[in-house]
Amino acid sequence: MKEPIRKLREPIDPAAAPKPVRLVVAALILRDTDSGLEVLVCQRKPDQPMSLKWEFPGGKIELGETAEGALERELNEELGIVATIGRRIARVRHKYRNGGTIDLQFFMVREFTGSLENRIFNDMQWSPLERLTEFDFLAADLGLIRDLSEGKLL
Ligand SMILES: Nc1nc2c([nH]c(=O)n2[C@@H]2O[C@H](COP(=O)(O)OP(=O)(O)OP(=O)(O)O)[C@@H](O)[C@H]2O)c(=O)[nH]1
Repeated sequence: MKEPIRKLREPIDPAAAPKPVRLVVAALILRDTDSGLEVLVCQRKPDQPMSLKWEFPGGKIELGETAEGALERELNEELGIVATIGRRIARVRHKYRNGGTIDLQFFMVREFTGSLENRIFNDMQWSPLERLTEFDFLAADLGLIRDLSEGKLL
């Protein structure tokens, strides 16, 4: 039997509606040095939300994209490189205080063509893994930062 269509008693408040989970991909771009592995870390601009926090380059997966395809596109837009996306290192779900939830996947990148160019960040640095905890990272990244700095995962 069909459900009758009922009139809503309360008007819908868009601010109260649950926000969809945002699917995000980010890259651990690695390089070997004499003193060990280093990873590229990027700082958000002062005028962005969560300003001046550090993060890994990447962004949201768009409709119809695979995770790897989205990350390849983002790295090209943000850094001007064509990257070979390697294995997935970690996946986390994090609820930010503003109510938004992100599903974040981190992939390893060991190879790319083109030279790294800072197109959108406030700052960019190569960091030894054990010094990652010195950067003020986004909250969703903190578990990964701890593991990487303790030599786990890589
Ligand atoms: N690229 C990247 N995004 C991250 C990381 N950790 C983390 O919480 N995020 C969040 O994932 C989202 C990435 O989206 P985005 O890069 O396309 O967009 P955006 O910062 O301009 O944010 P917005 O479009 O929601 O305003 C942001 O909300 C960002 O705060 C990370 O390590 N790398």
